[in-house]
Amino acid sequence: MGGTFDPVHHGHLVAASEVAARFHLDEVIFVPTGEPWQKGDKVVSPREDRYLMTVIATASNPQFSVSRIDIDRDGPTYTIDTLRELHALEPDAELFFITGADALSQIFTWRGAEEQFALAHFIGVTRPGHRLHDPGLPQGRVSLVEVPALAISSTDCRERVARGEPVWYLVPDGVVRYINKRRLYRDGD
Ligand SMILES: Nc1ncnc2c1ncn2[C@@H]1O[C@H](COP(=O)(O)OP(=O)(O)OP(=O)(O)O)[C@@H](O)[C@H]1O
Ligand SMILES: O=C(O)c1ccc[n+]([C@@H]2O[C@H](COP(=O)([O-])O)[C@@H](O)[C@H]2O)c1
Repeated sequence: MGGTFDPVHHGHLVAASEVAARFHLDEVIFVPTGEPWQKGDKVVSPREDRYLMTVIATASNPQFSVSRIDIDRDGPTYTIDTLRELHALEPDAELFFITGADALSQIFTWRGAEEQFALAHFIGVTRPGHRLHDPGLPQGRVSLVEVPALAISSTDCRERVARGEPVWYLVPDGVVRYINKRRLYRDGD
């Protein structure tokens, strides 16, 4: 599951857990982006902070792990590179890429869109406020899955912290403590 994870929240975690159970996945690898080029001019927190928050959030689940492959690659983050690297690391593994409904609907704007469908099966999950649909992936390369609806976004979490409002229970406790310790999001976006 790729994401900017700025910060990682319970919407991400519930979606990953639900997909893992439904598809009998051996492992869910969270892959924080290095340079999320489609976030445009938005200021994104340092990659090490996003990586560490993702580690904290997933540490208690033996099925979850976090990969540095995207944060350790220079330049804009393209999923085609992520999938190529994961495939090279585990050539026999069957790869699935989990995305929310919003991300899936944009997939044809990603670099090398067609080629990535050969490397992974895409799983689109429901997300409140977004319509989940197959934007036209090749036959058999996408599944649409309903997951418990959590109307949480990283943008909202950042804005709440900037306004001095709580993010307890929107993100894991350890992530709240990390945000406070590092004073992330205090100046807004
Ligand atoms: N509440 C949610 N329910 C289901 N999927 C989600 C949810 N939030 C994010 N996702 C999906 O998780 C992936 C990573 O999302 P990302 O890290 O960009 O979080 P975000 O909340 O969308 O962030 P931002 O508000 O900064 O755009 C994307 O595929 C996104 O669609
Ligand atoms: O490959 C691309 O061009 C591309 C463009 C936009 C997003 N993605 C990936 O989609 C995932 C979710 O992205 P985001 O921006 O919603 O956090 C993350 O793994 C990104 O690297 C990938």
